[in-house]
Amino acid sequence: MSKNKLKNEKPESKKPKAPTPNPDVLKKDKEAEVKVKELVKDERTHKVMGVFFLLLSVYCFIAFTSYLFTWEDDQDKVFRYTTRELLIGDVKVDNLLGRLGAYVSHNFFYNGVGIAAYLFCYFFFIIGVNFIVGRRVFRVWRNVKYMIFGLLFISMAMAFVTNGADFPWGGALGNALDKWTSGFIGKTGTALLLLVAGFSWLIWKFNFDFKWPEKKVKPPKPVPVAPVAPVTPAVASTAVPTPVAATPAPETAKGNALKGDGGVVVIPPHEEDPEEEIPMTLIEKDDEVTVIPAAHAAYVPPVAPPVPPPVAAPAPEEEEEEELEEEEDPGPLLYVEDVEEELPPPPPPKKKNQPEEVAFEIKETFKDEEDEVEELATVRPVVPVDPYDPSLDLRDYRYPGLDLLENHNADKVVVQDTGELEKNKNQIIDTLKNYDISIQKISATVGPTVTLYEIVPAAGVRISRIKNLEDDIALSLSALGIRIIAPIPGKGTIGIEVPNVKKSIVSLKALLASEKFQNSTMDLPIAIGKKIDNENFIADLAKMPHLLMAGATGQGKSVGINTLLVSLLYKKHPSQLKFVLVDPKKVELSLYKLIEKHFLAKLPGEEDAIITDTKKVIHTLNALCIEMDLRYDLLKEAGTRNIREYNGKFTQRRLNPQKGHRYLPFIVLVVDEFADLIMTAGKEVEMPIARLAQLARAVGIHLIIATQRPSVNIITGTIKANFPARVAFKVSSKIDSRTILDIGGAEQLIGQGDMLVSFNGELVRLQCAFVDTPEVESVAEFIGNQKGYPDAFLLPEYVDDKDTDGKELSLADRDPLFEEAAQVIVQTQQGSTSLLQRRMKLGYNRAGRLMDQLESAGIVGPNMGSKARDVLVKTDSELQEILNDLL
Ligand SMILES: Nc1ncnc2c1ncn2[C@@H]1O[C@H](COP(=O)(O)OP(=O)(O)OP(=O)(O)O)[C@@H](O)[C@H]1O
Repeated sequence: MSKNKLKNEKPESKKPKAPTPNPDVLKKDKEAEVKVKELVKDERTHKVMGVFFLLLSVYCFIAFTSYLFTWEDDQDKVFRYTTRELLIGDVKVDNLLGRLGAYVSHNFFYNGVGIAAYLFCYFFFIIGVNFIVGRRVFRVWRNVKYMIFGLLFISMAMAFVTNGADFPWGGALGNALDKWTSGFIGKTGTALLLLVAGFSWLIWKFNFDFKWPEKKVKPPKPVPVAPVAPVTPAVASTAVPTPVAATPAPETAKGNALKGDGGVVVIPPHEEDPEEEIPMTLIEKDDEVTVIPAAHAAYVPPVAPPVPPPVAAPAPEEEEEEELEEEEDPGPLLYVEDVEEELPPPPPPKKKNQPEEVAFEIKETFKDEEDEVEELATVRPVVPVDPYDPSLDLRDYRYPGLDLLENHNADKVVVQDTGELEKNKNQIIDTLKNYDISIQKISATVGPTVTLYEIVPAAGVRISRIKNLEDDIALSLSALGIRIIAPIPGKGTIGIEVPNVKKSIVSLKALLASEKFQNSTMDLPIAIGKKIDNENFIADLAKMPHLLMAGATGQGKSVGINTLLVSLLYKKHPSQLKFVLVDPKKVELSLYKLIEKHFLAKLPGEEDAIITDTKKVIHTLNALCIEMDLRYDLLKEAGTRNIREYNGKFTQRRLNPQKGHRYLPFIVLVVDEFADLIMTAGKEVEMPIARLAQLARAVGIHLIIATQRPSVNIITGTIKANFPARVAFKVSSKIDSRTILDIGGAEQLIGQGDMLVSFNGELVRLQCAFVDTPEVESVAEFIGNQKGYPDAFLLPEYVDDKDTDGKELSLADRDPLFEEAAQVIVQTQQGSTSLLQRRMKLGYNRAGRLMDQLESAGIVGPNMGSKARDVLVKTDSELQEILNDLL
């Protein structure tokens, strides 16, 4: 009863109600804004702009070209008359495009950049094309850079070359530049400067190969085999130059024999240049030169038979490829099949300005001892395909900034009263003295909420005696929440934690701003709080791999969950992470609704992504189990052991999406009130949770389960065994603390985010980072206002057997895929559920249900355990009859 009251009161206390706005006023403003925005975004507006720029380009081109022939006559007129007269007056000009043509050309040529004015035609043209096509066919900024260079260079060069000519070849800009440069570095200097600039541009653009005639290579003398005898893999890959130089003639001969196929190995002439530090070897392949360390020179690249270039990656035409870039469209998903022993893929078409693109994989092989000069390794080129970037779907996504979070005065250092520290210290010493316990040393570390007094007892004092004095020390310090750690693991001291009179808030903002968090490379970094020594506690949820949270009501659990969720939102892109939020209290996680299309996952057909209904929770948990099973299948097929390896392979395009492979985002399931669920659904919730907790870590599904009541019937042995990382806020009894942490202590915490974390076999006291509801709201709003996916991430469908059990198999109850499934089974004559799963891309439950329906329709026989069912219908026509009867 009181719980319900609390639940209902909470949202109101957290969110002050805003005054009701006048709907008319708001609507008008919004509408106007929307219309302008829509107009700007409208495809047709872009096309109109495109046509305008293209015509502008053509207009300028005609005007400029006409100007080349008419400038002498027109210039006079343009000079003589004012702009106004040119516009309104009746002046006759020769330019094909009339007075405006003459005027514009004169200004571009004479007052501007001379013949380089044609660059503007080109520029207007590319802008026009970009607008009309509706995407960035040409890169505007790159062209702007080229244009600026071109305008300066061409105008100056023309002015320099045509010095004194009547026609304004270089325009006013060229003349000014030429004049200044010639005065500054002289005529010859200017000529050299122009040559340098011109050549630099050409080299930059075309990256010519300047080849020096190569030295003739002396065929190496055959050397006795002895020195290379026992070669180990390590030796093979780090071979020093000497054995390489000793590579006998057959090797080189073999290398040369490869020339026709595009590969030559040149052995560096070590005898000639003994000083050379790192001998390098050139491998030439179809005009490409790659330098590899001479240690590998002994390895002859195997010659791959010519393979046509992959269809998915057509060879780009060099020049066009530079200009025509399909930036908006991430492009078809290229992939390279993971073929371990198959022929190496062909070398990629290489851009001239990327000389080092061919990567080499070195594979070591071993031959007969007598044949030491044989290949020690094979070097095969690997296709460098652009890695797949899952974030491209939301490429403009901006991560929330720290400005959305509050400091909560956390930057103000709360100075602890030294008098208080001294007083506590003396109290501790005196209390211990009363029990004849003397100490050698005492020191204090002031944390955000508690101060740790560390004592080193005198020799011979039994630790258990101090431990037993917990209550007495608490009494003498007249403070609640004293905790004695005897001994502090790894320190050899005894710790007494005493709450501070003045507590400081640890703001989440400070934690997220910390270098540790900013630079973290963890998969799922969560900023939890600060330790007593003020060190930030940032952990990887992926390694935990699940988190169990308990704490009596009002002690900071909800804040804790928000802290975890917000930290993940600050580090992850929507393509990398999805949350499944279960909130039986209905109000705690509702704020996250705003990020549904970015970060939330839900069941197909569900309206709300945040699950509040127990029945839907069961469905969702089972759907997660199906997702887990599907992910395991994918991992198995890909030959990978965990999500990291799998996604790695997928982004390298080594997995074929057409075979069902996809980029797997991490999924974090958050259950805000686990006790509620267990009370209402018991085993139905416990089983899938336990299954997920046991198995899901490798496939990137992680659980955060929170509960107010950490009693044994809620946190059962099965659950506990699979949640090695546990967090306890203040709980009401020692028993509760034991249930959650396997040790007492959580009952002595002081609340308000004071917590104990049991992780990696250590128990750490932390002050949980604080993030307030309005902050969470602004982060969620910031994300929610950005472009998201069309819908939340869809979990696999789960159909509850109980919903269909015992019912007659009427048409309405039959699965819509019934007919299709029947056809698959009859055509393949295999009564196998997994076949249906694979062929029809179904979850296990749905395929099983279909199979049961096929059984009741008499198409397959009964379940035979692990064996496939008998198929009772042999032909399509027989099946058709049955289907007709069922109608
Ligand atoms: N880390 C923290 N730092 C400072 N104050 C905190 C912290 N965590 C919680 N508090 C304070 O405690 C109050 C209650 O916290 P919270 O709402 O998280 O409790 P709860 O355990 O979720 O309660 P319930 O189970 O009833 O939802 C907060 O409103 C806040 O004032």
